[in-house]
Amino acid sequence: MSVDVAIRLSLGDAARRFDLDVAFASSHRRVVLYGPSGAGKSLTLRAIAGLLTPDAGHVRIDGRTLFDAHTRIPARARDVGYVFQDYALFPHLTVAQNVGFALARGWANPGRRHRDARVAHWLAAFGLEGVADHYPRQVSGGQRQRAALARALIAEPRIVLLDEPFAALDPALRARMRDELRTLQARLDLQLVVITHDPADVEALEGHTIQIRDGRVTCGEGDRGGSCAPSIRHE
Ligand SMILES: Nc1ncnc2c1ncn2[C@@H]1O[C@H](COP(=O)(O)OP(=O)(O)OP(=O)(O)O)[C@@H](O)[C@H]1O
Repeated sequence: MSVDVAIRLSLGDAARRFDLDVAFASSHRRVVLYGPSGAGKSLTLRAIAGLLTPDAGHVRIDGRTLFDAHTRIPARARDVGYVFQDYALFPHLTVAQNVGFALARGWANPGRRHRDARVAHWLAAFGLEGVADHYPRQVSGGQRQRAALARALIAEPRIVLLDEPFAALDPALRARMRDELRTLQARLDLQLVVITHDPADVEALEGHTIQIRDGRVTCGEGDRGGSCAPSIRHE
């Protein structure tokens, strides 16, 4: 498992411009993009997922080029899972329907009664059977997060991108969900790229930390000053 990213992107106009220029590569199972608000972490994640097209550079996962000067693999064909910061569950679909959404054919909502075996598997894996028929507003923050993770994992991606996965949770739940994520990863052959601005996440995740500031990779672990060369590390 490896992720290899080098992207450049300019956004905005002359009055308000943001330049992103990040490069890093890692085969660590947990890559942590760490930096303050507005650093460019979400833009980087969205470019990896194919939700945003960089001006130049490349995105490679496990050696497969998803983006470069000649390649534009659309988001749906990237084999990449994405968990949004606010989980982005569909409010009008139940937990089970949200989890099964990626399996639904066409634009029709997955039927309320129909339950694929894979949906049942992931509901059980995340302890969500009891709230399968509840709507997102009727379940707890931790359950919403698990539902969002299950929705990302059901398509069996090689890599899952998580944007501030713990930010919406209260401190006690945050600690538990960090443990859950690590336990889950121990069971699955999966690479995670996690965004956070919280040093406690960095410590708990014990991943390969890439620090991003003002649209640049500033340094990796053990290098707190100056700018760094693209950070490359293997587990
Ligand atoms: N479409 C856009 N046009 C202009 N600037 C943008 C656009 N989208 C994002 N930006 C700017 O790019 C910068 C980086 O945004 P990004 O969302 O990647 O930050 P972040 O590091 O993920 O921070 P946060 O944790 O607050 O989400 C911000 O200053 C943001 O205002």
